[in-house]
Amino acid sequence: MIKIDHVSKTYDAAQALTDINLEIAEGTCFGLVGPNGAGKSTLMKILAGIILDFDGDMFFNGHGVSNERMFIKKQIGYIPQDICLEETLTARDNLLLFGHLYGLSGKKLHERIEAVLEQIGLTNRSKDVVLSFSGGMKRRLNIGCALLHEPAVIIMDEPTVGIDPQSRNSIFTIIKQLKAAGSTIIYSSHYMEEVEQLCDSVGLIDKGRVVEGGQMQELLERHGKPSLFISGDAIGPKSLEPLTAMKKGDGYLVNSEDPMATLEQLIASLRSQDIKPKRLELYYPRLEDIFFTLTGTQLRDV
Ligand SMILES: Nc1ncnc2c1ncn2[C@@H]1O[C@H](COP(=O)(O)OP(=O)(O)OP(=O)(O)O)[C@@H](O)[C@H]1O
Repeated sequence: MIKIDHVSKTYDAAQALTDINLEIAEGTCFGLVGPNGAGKSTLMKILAGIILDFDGDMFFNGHGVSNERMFIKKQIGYIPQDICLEETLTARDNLLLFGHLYGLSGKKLHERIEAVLEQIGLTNRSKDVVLSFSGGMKRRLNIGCALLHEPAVIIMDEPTVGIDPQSRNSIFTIIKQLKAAGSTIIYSSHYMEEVEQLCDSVGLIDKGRVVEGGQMQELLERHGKPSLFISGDAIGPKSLEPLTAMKKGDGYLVNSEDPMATLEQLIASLRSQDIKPKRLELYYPRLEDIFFTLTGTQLRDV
């Protein structure tokens, strides 16, 4: 179990984190979600033992980061947001370099390099220099470098930013395999669908504070009151009056305390206007909607 205990962090004048308290169960995937500048990277760097000056503490199975940093570091694989590779070297030589940094050598290191190359799908490109790699391949190699020492906890800071869908899927596969093998994964992202798909529990973070958190399913159910979604050519605030609605994608979400009653009212109103909607359905809020409701902040394009 990882326990983040009253953690705060200030950079010069800027308060990046304020009194963060979270618990992450062993062998689960935890999603840290928030817009740019929310404090995700700062929290991950503290977890990874990179930022040392912070208030509060973090515990890995009872061992505190403040007092037992080196012991904990050995159990962590940290994958930074910015790709950290030596581009003029081959994939294999990058893995060699990182393996040495993690204190591996000899037969063990070579076995781990082969296993990791297989895991990240780069065995057949292992002798090519990183300069020739696509963004997705670099991301995969960046992940591989942090897996060589078989860490129990893997911290991934936005590992799917700026890559193609195929590479994104292959990173999802790597994460699922790591989880199946018993690793604890801490994963930050501002792509809500990814987090919903991959993570067992989640912490929503905004302006350095946790605004909501818990088991994914439980959280979705807790905020799960449905509303009505409607779309179509003639659908707009005017045709929906006296109901009020909020734009969502190519349609509108209609505010309602009682969606079934509103549905009847809406159908009658649309009939009288001779309007046929393209889509009309109950809409259950997703993580992204919950975040917006709690903070007023959109996670995309911020
Ligand atoms: N080295 C630093 N010096 C000063 N301020 C910093 C530093 N690193 C981060 N900050 C500030 O701390 C706050 C949190 O930043 P952080 O990078 O942790 O957020 P984030 O959620 O990871 O954002 P992003 O998704 O853009 O990486 C921001 O206001 C940021 O400007």
